[in-house]
Amino acid sequence: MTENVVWHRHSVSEQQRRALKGHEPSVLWFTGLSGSGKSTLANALERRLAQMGVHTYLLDGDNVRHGLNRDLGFSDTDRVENIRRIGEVAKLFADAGTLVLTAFISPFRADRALVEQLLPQGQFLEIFVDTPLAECERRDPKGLYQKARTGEIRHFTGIDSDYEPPLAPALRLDTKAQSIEECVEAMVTLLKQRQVL
Ligand SMILES: Nc1ncnc2c1ncn2[C@@H]1O[C@H](COP(=O)(O)OS(=O)(=O)O)[C@@H](OP(=O)(O)O)[C@H]1O
Ligand SMILES: Nc1ncnc2c1ncn2[C@@H]1O[C@H](COP(=O)(O)OP(=O)(O)O)[C@@H](O)[C@H]1O
Repeated sequence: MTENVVWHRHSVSEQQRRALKGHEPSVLWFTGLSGSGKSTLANALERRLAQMGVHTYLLDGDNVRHGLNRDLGFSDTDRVENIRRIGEVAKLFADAGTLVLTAFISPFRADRALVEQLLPQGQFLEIFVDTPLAECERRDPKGLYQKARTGEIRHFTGIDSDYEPPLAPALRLDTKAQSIEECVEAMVTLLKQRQVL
């Protein structure tokens, strides 16, 4: 389908955009169960980075599943396509020089690996929000686990749809043991270690 689509050389290079920003582009890929804390932590980190003058953009269900991916549901096939498109969008934002944060369950290892391969080496930082199912269900911030248990929602991650935890994330956060502030500190430290900041 793309054989007659020719790449156009851009007049401003990726390096020039990067220099204007004053920090490295990167994709912080949050993954974890519903209610694990992905949105809370991505938002808290984005607030901190804004104070530091870092150019960020947060991709989450609100701006993606209501827009670009409004045609997709929660079958395995739709989740694969959801993550593929988000990976492509994250790549464009990173190419623009932005530090991208993504907050999606992204339940399948293979899909997360595909996003990593899409990006330049070292730009993909997988953040595993490792909150046990029982704790997510106790929090149940949107009442969805209750609906999943009664069968009102089907194919719910952790109940009747799989979640494959990362094997070697850049960072693992234990939200039962670490406060939101401690998690933010750990992420800022990671970004400094990886020379993103
Ligand atoms: N069946 C089912 N399974 C899981 N989640 C469901 C489902 N139906 C609706 N929701 C709500 O949609 C949010 C998950 O969307 P994602 O795009 O992150 O999912 S995925 O990455 O494609 O698996 C998820 O948001 P978070 O709770 O913020 O994770 C839910 O609020
Ligand atoms: N250390 C923590 N980190 C993140 N969230 C926490 C933490 N402790 C408690 N929570 C609570 O857990 C819930 C996580 O919900 P949310 O961020 O929407 O998760 P997700 O985006 O993964 O579905 C919020 O109500 C948040 O206040």
